[in-house]
Amino acid sequence: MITVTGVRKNYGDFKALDNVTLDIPSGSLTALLGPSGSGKSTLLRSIAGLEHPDGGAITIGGNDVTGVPPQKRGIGFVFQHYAAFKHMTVRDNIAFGLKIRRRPKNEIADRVDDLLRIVGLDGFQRRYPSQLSGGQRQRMALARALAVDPKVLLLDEPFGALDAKVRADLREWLRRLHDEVHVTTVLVTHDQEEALDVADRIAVMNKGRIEQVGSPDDLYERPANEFVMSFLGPVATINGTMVRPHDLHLDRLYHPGAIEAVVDRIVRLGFEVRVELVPVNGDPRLSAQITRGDADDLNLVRGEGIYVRATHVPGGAPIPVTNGV
Ligand SMILES: Nc1ncnc2c1ncn2[C@@H]1O[C@H](COP(=O)(O)OP(=O)(O)OP(=O)(O)O)[C@@H](O)[C@H]1O
Repeated sequence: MITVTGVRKNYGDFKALDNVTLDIPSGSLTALLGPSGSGKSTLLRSIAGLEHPDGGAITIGGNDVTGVPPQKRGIGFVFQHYAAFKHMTVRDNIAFGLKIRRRPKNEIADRVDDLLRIVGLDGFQRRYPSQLSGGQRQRMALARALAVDPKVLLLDEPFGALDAKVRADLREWLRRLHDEVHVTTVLVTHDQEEALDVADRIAVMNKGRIEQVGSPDDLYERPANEFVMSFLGPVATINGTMVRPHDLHLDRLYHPGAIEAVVDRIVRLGFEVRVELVPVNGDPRLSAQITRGDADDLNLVRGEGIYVRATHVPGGAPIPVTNGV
């Protein structure tokens, strides 16, 4: 368990961390999610001991580490741009931390073999970092961080520099890796999809503060405020209430709670269809996300009027669909 209690960090007048309190359960994969500049990296670096908070306390596994240097905190750290030793093979890069700890040779060999398998780099051990893809290099970085059996793994946008497809593959891989090694992991990301996909707990940060902590479902379904609601996914506002675009229902018949809107645009995105609507009462335009089947049944035509209502309001009572598609 990591506890962060009342941690503050100022840069001049600027509050990078404004009285942050957060518990990170043992064995969890917790994401620190927030926009650029919200303080995620500062918090992660404070846990690592690379940053010195102006106030507050941090414990790791029950020990107060506030004054403890990074190398004595039992952490592994992986950055977005990982600095591998270029002149060393993959094997030697992974073995590095064990060698400087003077572990016996056979123990190092066994551990490195194990890690090569865990991170899926079997067969790459004699390559040099320059002969790896970006994704393979980050997996090597993770293996190196894991080699010394850290109590905590801290990842600062580890897949940030990679393209979308590789990122998605590595997220899935990280999830499986975590299921196998169970090391308490804290992942910094500004990508809500990444956080929802990979983490079992998410702390949403904004302006140096924690807005909400919870499971992906908690945050998505029961956001504590507008910031969390809009940061976690697309939002449409209907009758003054924020809802998810897939919770909007289109109907040719009026039902209580519905508003009338004009179909302005129909965008087919594979299985989904996005319908952009202009409410006739002058409310801001909104986007509904419906299935292709529903769109076909409705036979929507641009410029026609349709009724829109929310079937589910986050944190509130769902409005049942009783009729129509
Ligand atoms: N050494 C520093 N000196 C001055 N200001 C800093 C320093 N380090 C960070 N900051 C400021 O503190 C704020 C928080 O930075 P931090 O890197 O923690 O944000 P972040 O949420 O990780 O953002 P990003 O996703 O862009 O990395 C930013 O506004 C940043 O400019």
